[in-house]
Amino acid sequence: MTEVDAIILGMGVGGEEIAERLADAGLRVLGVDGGLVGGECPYWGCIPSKMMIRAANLIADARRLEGIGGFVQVTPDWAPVASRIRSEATDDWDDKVAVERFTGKGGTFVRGRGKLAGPGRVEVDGVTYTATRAVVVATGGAPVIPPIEGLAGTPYWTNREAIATETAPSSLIVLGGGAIGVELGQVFARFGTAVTIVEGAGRLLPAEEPEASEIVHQALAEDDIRIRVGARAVKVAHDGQNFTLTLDDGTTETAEKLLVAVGRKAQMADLGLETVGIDPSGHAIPVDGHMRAGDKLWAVGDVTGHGQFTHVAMYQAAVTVRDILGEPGPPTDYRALPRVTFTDPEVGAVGMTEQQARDAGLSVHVGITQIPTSARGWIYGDGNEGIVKLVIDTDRDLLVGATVAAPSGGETMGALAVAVYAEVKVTSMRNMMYAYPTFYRAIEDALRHIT
Ligand SMILES: Cc1cc2nc3c(=O)[nH]c(=O)nc-3n(C[C@H](O)[C@H](O)[C@H](O)COP(=O)(O)OP(=O)(O)OC[C@H]3O[C@@H](n4cnc5c(N)ncnc54)[C@H](O)[C@@H]3O)c2cc1C
Ligand SMILES: NC(=O)c1ccc[n+]([C@@H]2O[C@H](COP(=O)([O-])OP(=O)(O)OC[C@H]3O[C@@H](n4cnc5c(N)ncnc54)[C@H](O)[C@@H]3O)[C@@H](O)[C@H]2O)c1
Repeated sequence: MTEVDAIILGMGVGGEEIAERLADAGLRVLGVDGGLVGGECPYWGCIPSKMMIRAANLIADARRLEGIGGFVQVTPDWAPVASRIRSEATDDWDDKVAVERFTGKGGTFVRGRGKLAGPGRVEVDGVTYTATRAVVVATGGAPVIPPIEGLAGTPYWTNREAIATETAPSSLIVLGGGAIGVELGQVFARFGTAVTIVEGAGRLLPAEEPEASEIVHQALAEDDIRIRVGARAVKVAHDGQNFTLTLDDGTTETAEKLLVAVGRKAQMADLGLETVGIDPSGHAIPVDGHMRAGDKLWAVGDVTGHGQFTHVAMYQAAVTVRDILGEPGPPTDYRALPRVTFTDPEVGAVGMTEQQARDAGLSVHVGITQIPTSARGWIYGDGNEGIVKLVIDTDRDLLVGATVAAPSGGETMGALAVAVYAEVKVTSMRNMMYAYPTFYRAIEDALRHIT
């Protein structure tokens, strides 16, 4: 069948959701993927990395027992982590279940790399498929590999090799102190790997609040991670056993493995975008509030440049499905975009940072409280480092952003995401009750410290 109602190019997080929901609605749907149905998140991203983090955090918690409730001798072992990633998370990188779920709904699946071939048309391996109603581009992104002298051709890791490794290396340099760098750096350190993180910006997690960066920096240093911020690699060498990175100050770092984690970007050049009037030299596919990218054309997920997160792709998928089916619904709204970096402590954030709010010309006031001074933080003991930071637009009496760096910080942030999204007045937040002694009760204290 080369004519269908809808073609979904890229069956990752966003594409798979759209394909299944349109098939459920009775449309003839063709799904195309050159890799695994499900995409980066279940096979090399969110899910396996969070399994690694769960294991690493249990090791850290076991060590925290001393002085609180006993003593545990911990022997980290990577084998069960690697085994769980194979058996539970990825089915040994086999997408049979996902493909069958889609075809079981009546969808048609073609494995291959596709590209647009004009409005309503997608070409895969020389065959052109036509969609009468919709083409959706959901092709995600790929790791950025910086043009550092000597790097190309060395056996460096991206997230894929780091997730698939069957052993924790003896030593690891992580290039990039963003989400992947700090999460996986902490994991491997807790399994005994000597980790060095090299971050080009002046602090780890440079997109988040500086207070959060400092807490994560401190926590990683306590895990014995060497942290080089404001440092750029100018040369990479591999001697068959070890990598040596030369930094711009002339110093060197050496390790068995090198993980490149300096960001991901859409592969715009490979998608045939010029055939539908979209500039392939851009960073992302421009979309409107209903995810439309052109005539009968939609785009979702990482390829749209609205935040590289699974929940963004899923949210956009819901908007797209509604629009294709002609159902009413609000356009996309990114005011309350949440993100969580799953270090220990976690960094949960929503909406604007203080700097973003100031740059937007808002009348900004900020409230900060320290988690260790809260009742729950004090009870928690070792590992309780953290803050709640609130960014208020005083003209409107509204919370426009918040960060919770704390144990389970992502969960506590959830309450603040509701406040940002629903525009709960700060005065109302001050007057409500906060259960004692919870982590989220620290929000009340942060509200008291708004200056
Ligand atoms: C290590 C890591 C950890 C992460 N952790 C989290 C997390 O905890 N929380 C979170 O929210 N996000 C996390 N992310 C980000 C998340 O994985 C992505 O935002 C999400 O997968 C994006 O979904 P997508 O549908 O846009 O693209 P993808 O999931 O990347 O899927 C794109 C699909 O398109 C296919 N494709 C690409 N080009 C073509 C083509 N030309 N033809 C056919 N098929 C094609 C690919 O094979 C792939 O299956 C993490 C990412 C990484 C790398
Ligand atoms: N918990 C989560 O939600 C989660 C976890 C992992 C990844 N992700 C997603 O995956 C995407 C990719 O993750 P990532 O960590 O690769 O990207 P990132 O954008 O989060 O971080 C990249 C870091 O590398 C630094 N950098 C850039 N070029 C450099 C260079 N040449 N030398 C040294 N440092 C350099 C940047 O300053 C930045 O801090 C992210 O955008 C994120 O949204 C999300």
